[in-house]
Formats: sequence, structure tokens, C-alpha cells
Amino acid sequence: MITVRVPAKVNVQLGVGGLRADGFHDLANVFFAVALGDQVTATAAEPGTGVTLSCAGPDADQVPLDGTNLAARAARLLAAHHGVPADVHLHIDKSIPVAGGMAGGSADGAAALVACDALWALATPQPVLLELAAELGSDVPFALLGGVALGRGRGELLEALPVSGTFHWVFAVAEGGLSTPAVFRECDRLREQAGTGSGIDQVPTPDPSAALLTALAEGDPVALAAALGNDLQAAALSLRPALTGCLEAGLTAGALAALVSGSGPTCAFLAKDAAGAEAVAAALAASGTCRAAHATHGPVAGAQVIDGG
Ligand SMILES: C[C@](O)(CO)[C@H](O)COP(=O)(O)OP(=O)(O)OC[C@H]1O[C@@H](n2ccc(N)nc2=O)[C@H](O)[C@@H]1O
Ligand SMILES: Nc1ncnc2c1ncn2[C@@H]1O[C@H](COP(=O)(O)OP(=O)(O)OP(=O)(O)O)[C@@H](O)[C@H]1O
Repeated sequence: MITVRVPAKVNVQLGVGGLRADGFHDLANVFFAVALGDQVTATAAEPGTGVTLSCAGPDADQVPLDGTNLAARAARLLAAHHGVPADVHLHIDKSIPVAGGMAGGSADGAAALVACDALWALATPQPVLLELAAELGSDVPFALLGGVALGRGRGELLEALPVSGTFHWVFAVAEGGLSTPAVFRECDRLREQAGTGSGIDQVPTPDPSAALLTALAEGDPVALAAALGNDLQAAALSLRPALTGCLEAGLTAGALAALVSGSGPTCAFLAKDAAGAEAVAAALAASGTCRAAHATHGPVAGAQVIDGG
């Protein structure tokens, strides 16, 4: 039995370029891994059983337990790559909000790759795991890497970034999720409506912000707060206007900055320190603008075996 811990992500910069012919957008995506995470346990199964799944946690009823689950797809992809049978039971201990913009499904996919690789003693080299991860989804490679990284292309071409110290975050979980493709479509629609166009020839491919990279490298939360940016935020707010109230509640409670996490609807708040994060989380929980609020920190490592007994 192998248990892997895997982090959720917040995008401290999500620069979205034009719509490509393949339906994806080129990004300048600065991923940041936070301690709020899932655990995936892989247990050996009888030959011919295939991949079976179970899930525990407050949102477990929203997690598909069929072959579409990213953890199951990851196990089958790894097995096919090595030509071994995909017989395994995967148990997901879920803390990451589902369809929340924190890459929860992607995290489970990355965790399943690492857990099955260890269970089946495959010793897959990291670059191969990263390639398999990219086949599963744009956010999956980062969940393997963790820390802070710049994702180019559709977010899968990663470069680790220097970072100092620990940053303190609060995540406000919304009622219900948002579909990632729907949020990208809304971003394109808003661009068309504004008359700028949404295609690859009309929207320049964004670059990472120099001020943001310096703030990360220097471990400066005030400077990071000033440099945070998410090009999907307007689209998420357009689809879910009530999120504005949540963002404002966190700022009123003393957060240094507030933004939508990735494609939303989870809202992320940067705090000055651990005590500041606890205070913002308590105020948000009492504000009635979200379902739950969690104080956490980062950066933390990517998917890692924590129990191999
Ligand atoms: C919003 C982010 O979470 C930011 O990290 C990611 O860009 C989304 O990553 P993801 O959920 O792993 O997305 P994927 O499973 O690869 O793609 C789902 C859908 O999102 C849209 N998509 C995704 C990534 C990207 N760079 N451009 C896109 O337009 C496409 O419609 C795609 O069909
Ligand atoms: N292991 C999984 N955990 C949660 N959802 C999963 C999983 N596997 C597949 N899904 C499906 O993926 C959908 C999106 O869930 P997920 O939690 O990954 O969203 P997200 O965090 O917004 O993704 P991202 O931030 O990568 O765009 C869910 O509604 C669910 O149907």
C-alpha cells in the first residue's frame, strides 16, 4: 500500500493569450503549491480487477468514481506506458474543493501516477512522468513538481522558479463549482464583446510579470499582493457575480490581496503572516459569502510518497 500527498495550486499570475486552433490558450501561468491537499492511497488488487476507486471527504459525493476520474485515468495511462496490467484500488482522501479552480482532479491524477509507479516498482524517470502528466491535463505536471513554477504553452511546459520563505493564504470555498472550459469560453466572449478579439493573432501571448517574480524570489508578501493577477477573474465573476462579495469580505478582514483562484470559484487571499491568515479565515467563515474558509501556506513540494508500508 502506498500513500501519496499532493498539493492544490493557486495561480499567482494567470496570463491568458489567444485561443489556439487546438482549443487551448497559451498561458503565462505562475503556479504556487499550497499545503491544502489531497492524499491518494494505492493498494494492490487481484489480477483482472482493473482500477477501482473510493473517495472520502466533505465533497466526496461530487467526485466521479468511474473511469473518467483523473486518478483512474492516470493509473491506466502509466500501466499502458509500461505494458503492465492496471490492477489497483485507489482511495482518494479529498480536501481540495471539487471544480474549484485549485486543480483538485489534476492533483489526484499526479498522485496516482506517483503512487502506482511506487506500488508497481516501475521507477519511471521524472521527465517521462511529466510527459504522461501533460497527456492527462494542463495542470497535472505542476502537481508533480510543486513549489512555484512558470507554466508556458497550455501550462504544461514548466520551469521551476526561485522563491524565499513561506507565504500565508486563505481559500474561500464557494457553493458549487465552475467548469474550466466554460470560464475560458467566457473569457473569449468578453474579449469579443470588448472588440479586442480572442484569437491567437489578436491577443499577444502574455509574459510573466517581473515584479511578481522578484516578490516571490524575495519572499515579500506585500510586493506579491501588488503583483497578483488573473486574466480569468473577469470571466469567473461574470459567470458568478456573487464572488465579488467574497473578495470584498476578505479585503475588509485585512487580507493584503484577493483574487479568484484559477478558473474559480474558490477565492484566494494573501495574508501578511499566519495569524493574519487565521483572522481572515475566521472573518470569511462568519461573513456568509462562502461555504468554508481555510488558512494554509506554501510553497510546498509536489506529489510525494508519505507512507509506503
Ligand atoms: C485554469 C487553469 O487551472 C490554470 O492553471 C488551467 O489552465 C486549466 O487546466 P486543466 O483543468 O488541467 O485543463 P485541461 O484539462 O488541460 O483543459 C480543459 C479545457 O480548458 C480549456 N483550456 C485549458 C488550458 C489552457 N491553457 N487553455 C484552455 O483553453 C480548454 O477548453 C480545455 O479543453
Ligand atoms: N479526482 C477527481 N477529483 C475531483 N474531480 C474530478 C476528479 N477526476 C475527475 N473529476 C472531474 O473533474 C471536474 C473538475 O474538477 P477539479 O476539482 O479538477 O476542478 P478544478 O480544480 O476547477 O480544475 P482546474 O483548476 O485544474 O481547472 C469535476 O467536476 C469532476 O467531474
